[in-house]
Amino acid sequence: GISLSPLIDSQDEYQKAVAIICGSGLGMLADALSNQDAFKYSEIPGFPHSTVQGHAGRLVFGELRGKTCVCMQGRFHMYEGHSLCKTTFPVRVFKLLGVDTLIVTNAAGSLDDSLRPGDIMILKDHINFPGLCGLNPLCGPNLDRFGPRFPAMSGCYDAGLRRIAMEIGKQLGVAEVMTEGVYAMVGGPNFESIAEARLLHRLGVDAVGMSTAPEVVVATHCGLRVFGLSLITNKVVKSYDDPEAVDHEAVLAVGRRRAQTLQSLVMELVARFKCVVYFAILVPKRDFGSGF
Ligand SMILES: O=P(O)(O)O[C@H]1O[C@H](CO)[C@@H](O)[C@H]1O
Ligand SMILES: Nc1nc2[nH]cnc2c(=O)[nH]1
Repeated sequence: GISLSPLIDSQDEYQKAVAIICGSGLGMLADALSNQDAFKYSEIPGFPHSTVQGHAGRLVFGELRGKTCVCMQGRFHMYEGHSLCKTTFPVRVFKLLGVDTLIVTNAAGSLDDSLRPGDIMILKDHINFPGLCGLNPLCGPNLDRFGPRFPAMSGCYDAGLRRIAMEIGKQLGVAEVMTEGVYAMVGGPNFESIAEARLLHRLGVDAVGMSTAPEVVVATHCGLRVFGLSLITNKVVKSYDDPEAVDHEAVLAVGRRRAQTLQSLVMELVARFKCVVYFAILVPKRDFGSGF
């Protein structure tokens, strides 16, 4: 398994690692890790539990193309009843473990007609609707050890990684199903009404889901480099004449169909990172934020 070393205050002695958060039905990304050590969330102090189908609820440590990697097989959503501090708690754990790059993935519905189920959208930017209304994981006293009170969010999706991902898409022969776009987070758990879908479309949203933005906000706050991708699992119904209605099982089915492509894309991306040998065992000495 993975070698573990005790956490010390300065992490400079450690090379850096990569963390992956798997979206709905995308837990198979963790299968790509070799030398796995896996922990159920229920075994980890302070971790919430996964309640959503398609989110196994395991933290998997391992290696990906020789790089040290930790993978959340299942994420936490606001609609599960967790505070945003809880949903993003793992991101700060990753920071303390010595992670420097976070890969976030999600299942999302498309507003843009050119994005079809099975397509992969690289996140260029996001609209954090709950955040715009004050539901932000950074609310409360700022923890200066992680980052500044007023972090910038321009450039939160690393331009270099986006470019490399598109190059890899070409190499893998999947460039025609890959594009860049804007993801919007809504609270859920219901899917959009038609009027809501039309509103999102008018606002310039390409794909919509119920996650990711808070994780990216917390990651950016603490200086992690972020790469995000949405697997488009359905079209969001925008017409009153359209008889289609999305359901979660259909969302998961598209994940199974695209498993191989997503694994290859993430593996090739990680293969290009400069990182990593050891993880530190986490010894929390201070609190991680308000709201637990
Ligand atoms: O964002 P992820 O976790 O991929 O899941 C997406 O899929 C679920 C709906 O099918 C919602 O939880 C939505 O956010
Ligand atoms: N809000 C939202 N989340 C999703 N997750 C997967 N598909 C969808 C969708 O159509 N809408």
